[in-house]
Amino acid sequence: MKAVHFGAGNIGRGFIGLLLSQAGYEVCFVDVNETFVTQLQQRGEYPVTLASEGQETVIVNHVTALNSVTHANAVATAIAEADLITTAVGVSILQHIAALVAQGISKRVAVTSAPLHVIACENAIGGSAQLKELVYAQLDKEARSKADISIAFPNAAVDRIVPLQKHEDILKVVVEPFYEWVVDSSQMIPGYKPIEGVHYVDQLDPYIERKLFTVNTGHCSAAYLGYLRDYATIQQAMADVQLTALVREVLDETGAVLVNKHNFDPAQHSKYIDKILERFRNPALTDEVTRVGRSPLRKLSANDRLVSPALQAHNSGLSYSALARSMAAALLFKAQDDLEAVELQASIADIGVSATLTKYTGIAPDHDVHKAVMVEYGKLS
Ligand SMILES: NC(=O)C1=CN([C@@H]2O[C@H](COP(=O)(O)OP(=O)(O)OC[C@H]3O[C@@H](n4cnc5c(N)ncnc54)[C@H](O)[C@@H]3O)[C@@H](O)[C@H]2O)C=CC1
Ligand SMILES: O=P(O)(O)OC[C@H]1O[C@](O)(CO)[C@@H](O)[C@@H]1O
Repeated sequence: MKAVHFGAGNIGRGFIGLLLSQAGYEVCFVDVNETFVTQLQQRGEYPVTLASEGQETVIVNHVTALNSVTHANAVATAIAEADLITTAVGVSILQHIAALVAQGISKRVAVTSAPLHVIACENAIGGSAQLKELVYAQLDKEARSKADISIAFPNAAVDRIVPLQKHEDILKVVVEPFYEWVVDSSQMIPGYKPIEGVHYVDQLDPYIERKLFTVNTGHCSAAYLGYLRDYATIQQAMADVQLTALVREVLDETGAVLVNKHNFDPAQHSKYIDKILERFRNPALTDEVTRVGRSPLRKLSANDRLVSPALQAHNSGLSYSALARSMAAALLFKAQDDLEAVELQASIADIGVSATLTKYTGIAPDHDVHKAVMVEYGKLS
């Protein structure tokens, strides 16, 4: 079985590539990073080490790579011949790979109607659906109707903490032991062969919302609040009892939304939160607050981990003040190497906090959530 995976970065190598290789796939990574591409081509394998007491290392083999710019035709051919396409490039990069995916799909449907699944493994609700829309916009009518029959884009939720990697071996990845890859089986082509290690569910919404509004809401809250307290890493931030209590407050708010909406058992959900907080603390990881807080504009967007649960809480008459505090802290994130943080701060300097908040979250100035964020912003700054 052959898989083409876009993004040979942390999640690509440390999670999706590892799982696919273990499940018996030959994995062809596609990336713009020429060093990754050359190294993967030359070595055909790389090590993944678990951030646990035992520090076990697994060698991921049967892998190769192509450059999405200089090997574009070969990528299209690989897509035409693959059994599976996956991505972990960042949701905002999907628009840049869509043309190449479309080129591969056009080539494929011209010669075969063999089924193909395209799964975006990004931190976003409806990631594969977003990719499908971008790809379909580049297919002609005939390719589109053929793709309708043989190609599916099931949405997915992916969870594994993989920090920035700083090793002598550029391909090595250290990952937390925990992982969860959930795929919407209702969007798959009937008769599909399950990938070992993937959890298939017929309703993804509860899983993706639970993951995004707990792991990601909690993690970015720790990052933004930690940044304001001058902590360099999430582990340092989570050693601050007061800060951890603030993160817990946020997760109690998103927890109330999730329990209310998806009928989760409150006691079980509380245990899920405890486990997530424990994962953030993992002493075998060093995870910089600037990585976890990266791309604040994406994290402040309407469908993402802060605004969506806050608006849902507001609509259900639940508390959202801790979420408002995290949003305010996000507005104060000034990491200089982060292009979105730079844009955010430039906007605040240019049009002010209130207009910036509306511009990036879509929340009108007279909305209760907007007012709550402004109050918290005043307190934090
Ligand atoms: N790192 C983590 O702990 C987790 C990350 N995610 C999600 O996984 C996705 C990837 O995140 P990371 O692996 O951390 O990022 P990363 O930055 O380590 O990897 C992204 C890779 O995509 C490549 N890329 C960029 N533009 C490209 C293009 N046009 N064509 C092909 N490759 C391209 C980059 O060169 C890089 O190797 C994101 O959506 C993130 O939200 C999800 C769960 C956990
Ligand atoms: O690009 P994003 O959304 O910050 O993704 C990374 C996040 O996803 C997670 O891996 C959780 O699965 C966290 O490590 C991190 O907060």
